[in-house]
Amino acid sequence: MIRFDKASVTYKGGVSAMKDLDLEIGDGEFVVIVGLSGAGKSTLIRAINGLVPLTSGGLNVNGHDVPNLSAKERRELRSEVGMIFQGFNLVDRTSVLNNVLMGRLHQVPLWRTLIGKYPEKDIQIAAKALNRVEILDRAYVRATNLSGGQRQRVGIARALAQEPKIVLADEPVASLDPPTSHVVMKYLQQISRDLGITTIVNLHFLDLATAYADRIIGLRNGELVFDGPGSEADEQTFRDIYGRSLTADDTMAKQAAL
Ligand SMILES: Nc1ncnc2c1ncn2[C@@H]1O[C@H](COP(=O)(O)OP(=O)(O)OP(=O)(O)O)[C@@H](O)[C@H]1O
Repeated sequence: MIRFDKASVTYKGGVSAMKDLDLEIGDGEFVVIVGLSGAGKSTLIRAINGLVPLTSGGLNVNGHDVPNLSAKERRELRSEVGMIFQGFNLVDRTSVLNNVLMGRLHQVPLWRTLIGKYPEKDIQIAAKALNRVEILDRAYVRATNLSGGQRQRVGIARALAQEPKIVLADEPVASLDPPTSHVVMKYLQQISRDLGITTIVNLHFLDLATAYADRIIGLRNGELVFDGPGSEADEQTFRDIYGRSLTADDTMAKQAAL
């Protein structure tokens, strides 16, 4: 379903953020990507929905030949890929429900969205998504009045309302405290399992990665240096990925104890 074939990304200025990547991710997998800051995690995620163009090589996502998309295919691809962001990217001054309905924008005629008249079917899809992350009771609250963890649950609901085949989450818990981070990771894992949505998450904390990932991909300087089950990744694995010994900052539990 997602296949990188000798894929490379070199940014203007010469930074090589992806080097000859060969990688296949199957339908419904829950994959966590780890690596030091600058290893190329965001580049990999953003390449999947065509936000970062490859410099060379191939990338196929859900049958879309990503380097050669027409404008129509690009819209199709984007509608199949839900994004979850570190900073949530909610519109604060509007309701939770309206934020989630934004996940339906690619399915609803523009005039309806402009006058706020979403079809009943779309409202039901949004409500179901909010229910799945157990925050339906806040549907009419302004997004600004939610806690960080609740905001990220709304971010997940918005991605779900898109009825995506793939969810990409770039450091989704970086702004959250440890208990809330676990809650958010559990929802992501549960949604992937229940709905068979392929989910790819960039994570900084290694203990979170091993706790939730079915598969861990380790990147170092734009290269794939580890690919294996979460259960097989131990401290030595992470030392190899990072190219240095681990510190308290690399583990959520240890950092929280400081
Ligand atoms: N738009 C850009 N233009 C130039 N260089 C970039 C751009 N985006 C990323 N880079 C560089 O590419 C490399 C990989 O960046 P990327 O953001 O993919 O890494 P990352 O592993 O996600 O890091 P972080 O955890 O800090 O976000 C870095 O050296 C970064 O400085």
